[in-house]
Amino acid sequence: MITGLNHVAIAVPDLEKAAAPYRALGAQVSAPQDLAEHGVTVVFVTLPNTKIELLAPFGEASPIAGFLEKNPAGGIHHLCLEVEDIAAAAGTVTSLGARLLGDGRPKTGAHGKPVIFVHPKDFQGALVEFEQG
Ligand SMILES: CC[C@H](C(=O)O)C(=O)SCCNC(=O)CCNC(=O)[C@H](O)C(C)(C)COP(=O)(O)OP(=O)(O)OC[C@H]1O[C@@H](n2cnc3c(N)ncnc32)[C@H](O)[C@@H]1OP(=O)(O)O
Ligand SMILES: [Co+2]
Repeated sequence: MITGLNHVAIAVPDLEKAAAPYRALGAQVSAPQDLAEHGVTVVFVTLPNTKIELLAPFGEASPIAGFLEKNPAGGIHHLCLEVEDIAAAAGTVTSLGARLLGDGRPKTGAHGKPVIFVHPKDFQGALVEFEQG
């Protein structure tokens, strides 16, 4: 059901500053992408076997604002697991007692694919995102 690690996300106060070392190390760094529906601006650092998603708040009600208040210099925010079937994966974790975030239905993520988040308290303190591969 899990087909891979799509990305590790880092919430940052300054996207350009955050992207600079990855660019200096020769990684491919995307242009910033405003995701109004998700309340973030994202930059993807493409690596040979996964990606790093750099996240900054976008708009007033960003879901990462609280995280950055607690971690003003930034910090690792979530893991994104690629799954074959997002409904099946969501059903599996909810059957284990985990809570889905938002309205519990997949939304379209940064890659134009369905994504959903599981409450970090139900994944040993890690915020986990599923993206349908
Ligand atoms: C989908 C587009 C893009 C993509 O990849 O395609 C993205 O990834 S967008 C990423 C931004 N969107 C989201 O993160 C959506 C899901 N997240 C949320 O709904 C919130 O961030 C939430 C509910 C996880 C936390 O919100 P908030 O911090 O405002 O709430 P609390 O302060 O009440 O936190 C509750 C509890 O959880 C702990 N927490 C918060 N964030 C994290 C985290 N990233 N990792 C681990 N734990 C986290 C927080 O410390 C609280 O714990 P407590 O012990 O009660 O203090
Ligand atoms: Co993500």
